[in-house]
Amino acid sequence: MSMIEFKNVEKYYGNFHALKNINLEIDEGETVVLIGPSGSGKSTLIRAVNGLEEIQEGQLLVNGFDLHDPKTDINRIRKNVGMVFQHFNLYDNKSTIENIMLAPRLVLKRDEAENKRMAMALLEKVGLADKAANMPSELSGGQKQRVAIARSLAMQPKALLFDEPTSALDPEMIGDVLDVMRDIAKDSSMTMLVVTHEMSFAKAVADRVIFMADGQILEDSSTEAFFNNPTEPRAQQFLSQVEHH
Ligand SMILES: Nc1ncnc2c1ncn2[C@@H]1O[C@H](COP(=O)(O)OP(=O)(O)OP(=O)(O)O)[C@@H](O)[C@H]1O
Repeated sequence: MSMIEFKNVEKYYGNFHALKNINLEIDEGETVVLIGPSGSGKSTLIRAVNGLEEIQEGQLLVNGFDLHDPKTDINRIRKNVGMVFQHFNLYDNKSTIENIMLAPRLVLKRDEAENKRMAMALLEKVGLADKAANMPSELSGGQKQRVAIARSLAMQPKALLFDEPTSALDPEMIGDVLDVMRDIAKDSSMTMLVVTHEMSFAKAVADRVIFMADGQILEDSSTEAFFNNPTEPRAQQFLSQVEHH
């Protein structure tokens, strides 16, 4: 079953045409990496999936619900689709474990003892069991991002969206975050859509690679086909630039 489906989607910011005739289907359990030059529309596309950007035309089905239909309850979609941002977006005045427990408490009304048990298990999973009581300001960027990932997992989403999760991190912090993401991708029921410039992650973890430029999808291939034999000249050019970077 497809978890995310774009059908002839168009997005404008005023007169600027940011997404042009996007057609894309992502199945349940797939890990898809979205790459492309700066300004090509990657963030816009991924943010549309949980309703952070409105689309103007076409259909966008998430977990079977059409986001462009006014009857669709966006909060219901967001319960099932987590998002991890470049700048973590943690609540700075709440401890690590409180950051993780907040949404399940408020949105899912999860029992407090169970909520705490699950939050601790998630901290363990991301390697931060000893930081439960710390405030975000006491954590490194990489640790903050792992808390943000644990926080989205606490809602037990069907899909996770990652918008350049390692772009704001010091190079030595990136590996730990990518390891956690790789671990999540192993869960065959989790759907992941990841915007990243980390080509080694894409090669090792993605089932598919999507290449965007100028608001269009120019290539949508298996990871192996994309890296061995990109058909689109702009994708070839992009790869040679990032690989020599
Ligand atoms: N809120 C906005 N209002 C107007 N234009 C916008 C807005 N957000 C994005 N854009 C424009 O839409 C285009 C696509 O932006 P987007 O952030 O989706 O690109 P991107 O591929 O994610 O880029 P980057 O890799 O630099 O993050 C850019 O030209 C950008 O300037």
